[in-house]
Amino acid sequence: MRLLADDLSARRGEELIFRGISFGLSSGDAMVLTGPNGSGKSTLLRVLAGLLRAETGTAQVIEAEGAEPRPVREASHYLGHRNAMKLELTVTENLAFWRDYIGNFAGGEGIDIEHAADLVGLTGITHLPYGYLSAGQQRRFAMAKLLVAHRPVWILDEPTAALDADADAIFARLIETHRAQGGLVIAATHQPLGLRDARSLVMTGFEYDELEARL
Ligand SMILES: Nc1ncnc2c1ncn2[C@@H]1O[C@H](COP(=O)(O)OP(=O)(O)OP(=O)(O)O)[C@@H](O)[C@H]1O
Repeated sequence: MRLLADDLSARRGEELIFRGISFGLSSGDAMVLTGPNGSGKSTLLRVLAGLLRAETGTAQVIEAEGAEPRPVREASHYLGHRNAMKLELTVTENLAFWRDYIGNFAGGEGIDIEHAADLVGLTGITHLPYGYLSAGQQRRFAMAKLLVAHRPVWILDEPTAALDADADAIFARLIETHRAQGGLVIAATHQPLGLRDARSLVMTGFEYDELEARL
């Protein structure tokens, strides 16, 4: 699989946040977005995931040589700052909702909810309401969402916020397994994620720089 981003720019309100972003990734690749607060990392991830409209440009995946390009959003999981789980539903109910709502992309299947819970180190508590869990446990189950439906592209915004060292290591392992199975990962982070051979995209927040220069 190839992922091609071509000449992306995006606006938030009146402000153009970035422009001219192009890159290509292949199966197994990881790319880490870094840059100061407000430089547009979350905005770019949301554009890739189809949650915000790009001002210009396209972001597409091509499954195999000669295949029709498809929007990245159809092939991706998005894990944002927030966990997007209902506090009053149980863990199982939340994960079942996301599994059914997101669905599998061609070429793979998600794993069983209990198995996903094991892999994030939280066996035996999926019957509890999500709201009963600690912040770290909630984040771990948000990671499990990536496993219950098969999507080859993982788009991750500050994925390890609220995680302890153990969970950091689990998450790094899940990402490496996903890559080894041909998946792609694009992550914004302020902390090292411990990813092997990750590419780097440094967001500069050019509008901000230009404004500063005029002051
Ligand atoms: N909903 C919104 N409406 C208008 N402007 C927004 C909105 N969300 C973000 N912005 C602006 O877009 C710019 C980029 O924000 P973004 O969240 O993409 O940055 P970031 O690099 O992810 O920052 P951080 O490191 O703090 O998470 C900022 O100037 C921010 O004020």
